[in-house]
Amino acid sequence: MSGPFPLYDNAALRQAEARAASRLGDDFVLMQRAGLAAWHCALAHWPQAQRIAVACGPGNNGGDGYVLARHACEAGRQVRVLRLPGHAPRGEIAIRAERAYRDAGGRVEEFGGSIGDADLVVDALFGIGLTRAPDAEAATLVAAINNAAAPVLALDVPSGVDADTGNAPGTAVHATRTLQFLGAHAGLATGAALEHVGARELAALDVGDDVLPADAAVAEMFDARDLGRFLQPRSRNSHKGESGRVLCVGGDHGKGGAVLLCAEAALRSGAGLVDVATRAMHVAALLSRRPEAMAHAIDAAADLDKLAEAANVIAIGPGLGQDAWGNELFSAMIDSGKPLVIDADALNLLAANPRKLQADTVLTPHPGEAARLLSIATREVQADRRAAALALCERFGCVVVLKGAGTVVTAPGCLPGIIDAGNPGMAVGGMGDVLTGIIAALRAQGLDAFDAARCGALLHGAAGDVAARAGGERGLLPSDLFTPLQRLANP
Ligand SMILES: NC(=O)C1=CN([C@@H]2O[C@H](COP(=O)(O)OP(=O)(O)OC[C@H]3O[C@@H](n4cnc5c(N)ncnc54)[C@H](O)[C@@H]3O)[C@@H](O)[C@H]2O)[C@H](O)CC1
Ligand SMILES: [K+]
Repeated sequence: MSGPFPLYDNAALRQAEARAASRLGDDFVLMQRAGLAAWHCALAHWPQAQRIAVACGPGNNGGDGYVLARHACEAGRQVRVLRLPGHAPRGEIAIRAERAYRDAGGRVEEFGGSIGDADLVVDALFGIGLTRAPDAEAATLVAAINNAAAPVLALDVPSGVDADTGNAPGTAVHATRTLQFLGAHAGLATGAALEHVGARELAALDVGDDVLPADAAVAEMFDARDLGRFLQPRSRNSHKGESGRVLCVGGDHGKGGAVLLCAEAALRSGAGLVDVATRAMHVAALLSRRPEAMAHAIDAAADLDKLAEAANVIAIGPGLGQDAWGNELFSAMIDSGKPLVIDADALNLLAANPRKLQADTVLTPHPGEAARLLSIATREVQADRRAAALALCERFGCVVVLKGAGTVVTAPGCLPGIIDAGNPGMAVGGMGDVLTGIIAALRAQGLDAFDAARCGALLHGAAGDVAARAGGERGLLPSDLFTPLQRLANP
């Protein structure tokens, strides 16, 4: 998939399905195309699979499964369709699909507790019709699919995952690969779904681009190949004044590491000059030998005035703490009129005194900070990350980067961006400080707040992926991102 890739919700896909079916004159044709595309996908990735088990649900997702099973039968594979009692096809076209499978000599077995021997398992239990956590019986079939020794091809959605939100309210299939139909699901790009979806693929079903218009998208997904959309090569006669000046405010006593990471990341992302306002004294010693970055001992907000005036962008929060010192600096900076990137402790201070912010402010909460900013539980944020990011954008009137698996970036009146980069190795302290520095540096170089946030999150995730490929996810350190970051920031 080359991005930015449009992502859709169930409502848009249902409408597209109806348009396609009326254009084709028969909605069975659409199911046949889906099932055939699924069979071609199985052949492409598992050509040697002889024993194929297809778990079929009662709806049209199951119908897709019967179509695949028929093609597999006709291709001479040993096919078994497994289904739960009471899960005989309910809709007219799924019934036709089952009949065609049986007419081709296919067998349907009632699920007896295990998948049995299979070289490939096809998950055709639930698609976008899932309305709740799979009930007890369905959960046993999902568990059996997950315990099977064979790879799993999920049709449209890994069963048990909500395709709109990415939430897995109960047990859900862990797919090796998921073949989506018509349009890519917004819910499969973020949150818990990333544990279940495996490799994502899309079968467009040849119904014409107008069936699913771009403006029906609810989000768009970016990956590392999209960096060039945001980053232009540096002009030959540029000088440090044009590369922007970033002020990093943070580093209370003993918390200098966070603001140092933020400053280094800003430099590696192209900022021309970085000032660090801190009272962690070792920071001054560390920066004293670097003309491109200067440390300033700050006791009170008044000490910041000149630095804030000289800065193009202010990043505030890394190691700031929530004591009187941090509070005083935060209150001063939030009314500075300068473009702000607000992270970490500064987000917690904001949560204590919520207010609308300048539209070009960028907030960079992780799910826990987002929960505090919305006064909800973290699990509610994670249950629908796109909705949470939109709610934060609405509440604070500015750009929001909701970090986590499948970072979501929202801006007032804009289509949310979802970042297809990053890895679990980045869930360590300090990674957020690096992201803050990257976004601040991109703002300082002239990107607008939304572009700086999307490009910054993309650079951050992509640098983390390069570092993880080199040294592994476990043990990944924020400083490991700096070299790949510099390379990726120069497309
Ligand atoms: N989008 C397209 O172009 C195409 C979509 N197709 C496939 O159709 C499914 C959606 O089918 P639908 O019949 O609406 O629902 P499902 O098959 O996903 O769900 C089946 C059925 O299951 C029941 N159910 C829901 N939740 C639960 C639960 N937790 N436990 C038990 N039972 C549950 C409910 O009655 C549902 O109706 C889409 O994903 C595609 O795979 C077309 O076939 C091809 C083109
Ligand atoms: K499925």
